[in-house]
Amino acid sequence: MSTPPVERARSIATVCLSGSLEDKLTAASAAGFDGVEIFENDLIASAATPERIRAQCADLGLAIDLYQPFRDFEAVPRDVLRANLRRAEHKFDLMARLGADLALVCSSVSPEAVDDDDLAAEQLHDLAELAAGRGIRICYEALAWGRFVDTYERAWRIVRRADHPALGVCLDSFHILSRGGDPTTIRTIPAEKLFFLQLADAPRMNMDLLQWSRHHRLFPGQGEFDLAGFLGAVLAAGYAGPLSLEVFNDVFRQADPGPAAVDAMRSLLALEEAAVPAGPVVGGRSLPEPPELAGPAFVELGADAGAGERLGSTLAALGFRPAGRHRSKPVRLWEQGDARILVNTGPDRPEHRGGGALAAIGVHSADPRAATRRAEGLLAPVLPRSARPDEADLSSVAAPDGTALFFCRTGADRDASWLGDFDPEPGGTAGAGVTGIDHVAMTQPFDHFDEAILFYRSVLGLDPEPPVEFAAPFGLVRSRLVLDPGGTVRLALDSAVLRRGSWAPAVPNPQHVALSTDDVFATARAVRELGAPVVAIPDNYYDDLDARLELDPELAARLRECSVLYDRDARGEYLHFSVAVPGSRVFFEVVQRVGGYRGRGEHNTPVRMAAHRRRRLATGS
Ligand SMILES: O=C(O)c1ccc(O)c(O)c1
Ligand SMILES: [Mg+2]
Repeated sequence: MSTPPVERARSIATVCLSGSLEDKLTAASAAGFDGVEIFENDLIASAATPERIRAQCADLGLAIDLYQPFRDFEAVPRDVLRANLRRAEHKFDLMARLGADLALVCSSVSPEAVDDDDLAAEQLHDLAELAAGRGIRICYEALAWGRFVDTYERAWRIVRRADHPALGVCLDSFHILSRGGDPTTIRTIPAEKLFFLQLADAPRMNMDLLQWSRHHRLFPGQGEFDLAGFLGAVLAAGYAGPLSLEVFNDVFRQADPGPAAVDAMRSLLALEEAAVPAGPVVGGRSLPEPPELAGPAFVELGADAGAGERLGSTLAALGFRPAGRHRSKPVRLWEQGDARILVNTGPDRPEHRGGGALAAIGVHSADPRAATRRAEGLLAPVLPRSARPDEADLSSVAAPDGTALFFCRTGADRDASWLGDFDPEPGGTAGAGVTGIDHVAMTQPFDHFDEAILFYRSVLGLDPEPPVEFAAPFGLVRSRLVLDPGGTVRLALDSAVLRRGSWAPAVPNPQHVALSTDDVFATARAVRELGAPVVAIPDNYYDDLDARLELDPELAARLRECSVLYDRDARGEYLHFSVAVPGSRVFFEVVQRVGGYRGRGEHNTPVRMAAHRRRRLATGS
C-alpha cells in the first residue's frame, strides 16, 4: 500500500524578497507560502510593532516559522557571555510579541570566540535553558565560514553535547553543499533534533564562501547543486518541519517581490517533485507529470506590416513557402519540411517593428490539457484563449520574458490540430533542404535568466546543461541549453552578464530560430541561389579552426567557402551558418548535426555576432 502524499509546509525567508517587510509578507502569502522566516533587519527597519506584524502574518495565513539570525553567541569569555545572554533575552521578548517560537543561532564568526566545543555546548545549553523558560526553541546553524564551527557535523556534535531539549540544529543546503559536504550522514542525527531546514541552490563558483552565499544564492533548480539529493537525504532522516527557502541574491533583492515569490514557490514545488516520490501536493491536488514532448510544432514571430514583409522575404529566401492563412487572424504560416513559422502581424508592439520578434513557441505534447494543468500548478500565468468556437482549442502560458508557450497535440490530424485553423495555400518553392526546427535561442533579460531556466525546467520538464560563458563583442554572455530527455525540444537561453552604458546595441545578441538540415552545404548553396543574405565569416576563424582541430582539408575548404561555422564534441559534429538579421531582434540559422553532438556551437557565437555587426555596418541590415 502506498503512503498518501503529504502536503508539507512551505516557507520563505524575508531576506529573499525586495521591499518593506509588509511588501515581502504580502508577496509570500500571495504566492501560496504557509510561513516565513523573519530576517531581523527587515523587522528592525519596519515601522510596524511586533504585534502588528504578528497580526498581519495571521491575516495573510503566514506562520512565523523562524526568527533569525542571532549571531556570535557561543564559545566566548564569561563577560561576553553575560552580554550575549542579555541580548538574547531582549530578542526572546521580541519573539514573544511576534508569537515566534523558534530562533536561529548561526555559528560565531567573532574574534572573541575560542576553539572549544565544550564551552560552546555549555553556553548553548544555558541559552536553550533561558529560551525554554519562555517557550522558545533554538536551532544552531553552521555557517560555511564560521570561525570554528563551519560544518553541520560539528554543529551537531556541539548540540548533542549540550543535550538540551530546546536545542537542535538548522541545516542549510548552501553551507553544506558549497563546501562539498555529504548530506547522507544527516541521517545520523535523530529526527527530533532536526529543528529547521533552509534550502538554497547556487551556481558553481570558485570564490570566497561568504561572498558566494551573500550575492549568488539561487532558488532550487536554478543553480548547479544537487538539491533533490539533499532534500531526499534530509527527509529520509525524518525531518518533518517546513521546507524553507533562504536565498540571498542581488537580483532578487531588487526584483518586484510578487513575481519573485512566485518564482520561489515554483522552485520549491519542482524540488519536491524531484525529491519526493509522491511529488508536491498543493491544496490537496498533486501535479501532473512533466509533458512528454515530441519536438517543436511552430515558432511564431510577431511583426508589424513592414516587418512581416521583411520576414516573409527572408523566409522565402530560405526555401520556405507560404502555406496558409489563419481563418480569423492576420497570421501567415510558412512551411518547409517539418519547420513551421508563423508570422503574426496582429498585435502592434514596439518590438515587432523593424524585423519582428519571437512571440510564441508551440511544442508537441501527448496531452496538452495535462501540460497546461501542470503549468498552472506551477503558477505559470495561463494566457486568455482567443479561439473562435470552430477553431482549435489551444492553451498557452506565458514564459518569464512574455513569450507564449503553446501545447499542441502530437499526431493530431490536420483538422483536429492548430493547422486546421489555416486555409491552405497551394504551390511554392521546392525548398532548400530544411527539415525542421533544431532549437530556438532566446535572449533573456538578465534579471529573468535564472527564473527562465527554472520555468522551462519545471513547466516543460527540460533538463538544463551546465552554463557556459563566452566573451562576445559587446560583453560576456552567459548561455544555458535546456532540452527534453529525448532531445526533441531544445531552447538556448542566454543573457548579457552585465549591462552598462549605451555603447553596445540595444539588443547585442538577437534571438534566433535554428533550422535543421541534413546537408548544410547543399542548403547553403540553395539559399544563396534564392538570395538569402548568408553572413560572411572571416578567414581568421578558419585559420584558427585548422590550428585547433586539424580538419580534413576538403572539409575545411568547404566550410570556408560557404561561411559555415564548425564545432565538434566527443559525440559528434555541428555545422551551421546564419543569415542577416532582418531588423534587430530575431534571425535564422541553419544547422546540421552529425552523430550525437549536444550543444549549439556556442563557442562560435562571438564570431557570428561580430560578423552580424560587420554586415549591419556595411549594409544597414
Ligand atoms: O550570511 C549570513 O549572515 C547568514 C545569516 C543567516 C543564515 O541562515 C545564513 O545562512 C547566512
Ligand atoms: Mg541559513
